[in-house]
Formats: sequence, C-alpha cells, structure tokens
Amino acid sequence: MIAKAVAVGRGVLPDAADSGEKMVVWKELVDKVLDAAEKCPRTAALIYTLSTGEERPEELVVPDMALFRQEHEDLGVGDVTTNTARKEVVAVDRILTALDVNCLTEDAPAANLLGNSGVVNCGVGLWVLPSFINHSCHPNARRTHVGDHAIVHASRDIKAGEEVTFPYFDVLVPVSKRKEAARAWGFECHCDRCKFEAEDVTLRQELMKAENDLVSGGDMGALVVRLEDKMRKSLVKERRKAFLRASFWSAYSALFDSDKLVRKWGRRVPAEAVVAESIADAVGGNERVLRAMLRGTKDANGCGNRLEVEDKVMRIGRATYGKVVKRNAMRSLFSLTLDATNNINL
Ligand SMILES: C[S@@+](CC[C@H](N)C(=O)[O-])C[C@H]1O[C@@H](n2cnc3c(N)ncnc32)[C@H](O)[C@@H]1O
Repeated sequence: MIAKAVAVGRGVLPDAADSGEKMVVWKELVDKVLDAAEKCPRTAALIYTLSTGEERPEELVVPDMALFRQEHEDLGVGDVTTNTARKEVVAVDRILTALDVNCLTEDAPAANLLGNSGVVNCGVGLWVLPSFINHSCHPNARRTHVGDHAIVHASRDIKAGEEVTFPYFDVLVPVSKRKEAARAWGFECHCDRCKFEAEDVTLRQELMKAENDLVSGGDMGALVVRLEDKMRKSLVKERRKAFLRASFWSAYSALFDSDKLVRKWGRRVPAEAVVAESIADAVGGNERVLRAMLRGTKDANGCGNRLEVEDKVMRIGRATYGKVVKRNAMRSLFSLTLDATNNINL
C-alpha cells in the first residue's frame, strides 16, 4: 500500500493484506529465464540470438529458423547457430541485457490485454520470435495478450515481403515527439512516415506551427482546419494525409470531443469516422481509433450505408483485436471500448 513514508513524503509499505503478494515481478522473471536457460541449451541458444541493442548492424546474424521449431530439440543446438554454441554456462549479463531490450509489456501501445477480468497487471514477458519485430511509426501489427499467450496479428493489410512492425511507443503524436521516444530506445527512426514528416518542404512551416500550437494549447479546431486546408491545397496524397492526421490526433480528438468546437468547425473538417478510417488504413487500428470510429459512425456521416458502416467498424475491430476474435466477442469488446451510453448496436 502507499502510505506516509518513514523517511519523507509517500512510500510503499506492506500491510497484512499484502502478505503473499509479489514484490518484484522483474526478479521473478529474470530468475525463471536464467533457470530455463541453464536447464535447456535450446532455450539458452534462442535467447542468445536476441539483440542486446549494443551490436553494430553488421554483427547481427540472421538466426537459422530451425532453432525456432520444436523438433529442433532433437537435433542438438551446437550445429545450428555459430554465436551460441560455445556458451556452456549461461552468460548472465548477456541474458539480462537481452531481456531489457526484448521483454514485452502488456501495457505497451502495441498491446491489448484480454481475459484478466479487467485487472491490468502490466506484466512483462519474453517471447523470442516476436522479439525480432522492429518498430515503425507506420506499423502493421499489434499483439493481444491472453494469459501467457502473446498473439501477434496484423493491424492493417500486409503485403507479401513487407516487414512486420509494431509501434514501440505512441505513434499518434507529431514527428518530434516520436524522434524523442525512438532516441530513448537508442535508435533513430527512418521509417517512410518520419522521413516524409521531417523532410517535406511544402508542409514544413505548417507542421512546425501546428506542433507549436499543439504544445501551447488554444483552439484545436482552428489547428485542424488549417492543416486540412493546407493538405488540400498542397494536393497531399491520402496516405500522407492519414500520417499527418495520426500525428495531430490529439487535436482531432479534442475537436471531436467538444460539442462547441464541432459546432464551430465541424463543417470544415472531415467527419470523425472518416478521419478514424484513414488513420487505421495508414497506421493500423488501435483502441483510440476504434473508439473514434464507433462514436463517429453513430451518425454515419460520410461513412456509407448501414452495412458499409458495420463492415468498417468490424475491420478496425479486427485490426485492433485480431481476426481470431469472433463477432459476438467483438461486440463485447466494442461495448468495453466505448462507455455504455455511446454503445452502438452492431
Ligand atoms: C526487440 S529488438 C528488435 C529486433 C532487432 N532489430 C534484432 O535484430 O534483434 C529492438 C531493437 O531493435 C532495433 N530497432 C527496432 N526498431 C528499429 C528501427 N525502426 N530503427 C532502428 N533500429 C530499430 C533497436 O536497436 C532496438 O533496441
């Protein structure tokens, strides 16, 4: 429990009700991983394939996929990877850095957490194959956690040969914020969306002004109208429009959240569901986009007839929670996503 601390201010103090509670989840995970690596050479070999975030790109060897297959257990690990076979005793430091870089948390922007009866543990875990998934600000995948399972699924259509990517951090923010977040991870993001937003000379002035206005507050409706006008006049293509709408998502949602702003600016901006749909097509579905789509489709403004609306909502639902979720379960998820009063009847 949080209480008045012995030293100063507040602190965490256990009371009788906390007996048996886990104190340090991370340590338990580390102990389990080290134990598994000591007992099982294949597990150790798998963990040694992971990046520590410190290698030069040319040092990163593409692992033999045979290592990821169950039947590999019978083959003996020594002849499969070159950089792991020598390790007889587990390299604790190596494993700790790999865990730091590769552990997935359930509260990450790319994750949904299902089946915990509403209790969010924000747990941490290591899943080796998903650990190879890189970040993009134009991501195409998310994951859904159910118990110990991490299900990786597409959040928009993926072409054959296109790299599967997660958002490691919130991508519904402007490019400078995303650059900061990538730096905290220790890399520079060079995805197509970042390149466009950082380098487009026609839009540079407008985007800088919009970012400043976003920080300083003010009328978010005016910001959105200016951005939409500029994109229309500069003949910005749909995909790029969607990138910018995603970057200034907080301004769009502030506008759509306010009846006053909708009355003032509503006729000069695309409908909420249209914005949500374009963002989902470009950066994948997520709960915030889904919520906007559900709310925006209530008046079906610019979204087509009822069947088309249903189809679009289901598509973003599948992008958010995965295709494995059945229609009835999806309805329940929608009602959890929206508050009960806004519930839409699909
Ligand atoms: C979970 S690993 C992803 C797989 C990693 N690329 C590998 O080869 O094992 C995370 C690390 O990958 C690198 N990374 C991920 N996304 C990146 C991106 N968009 N640009 C540059 N490096 C990235 C960073 O070094 C990051 O710390």
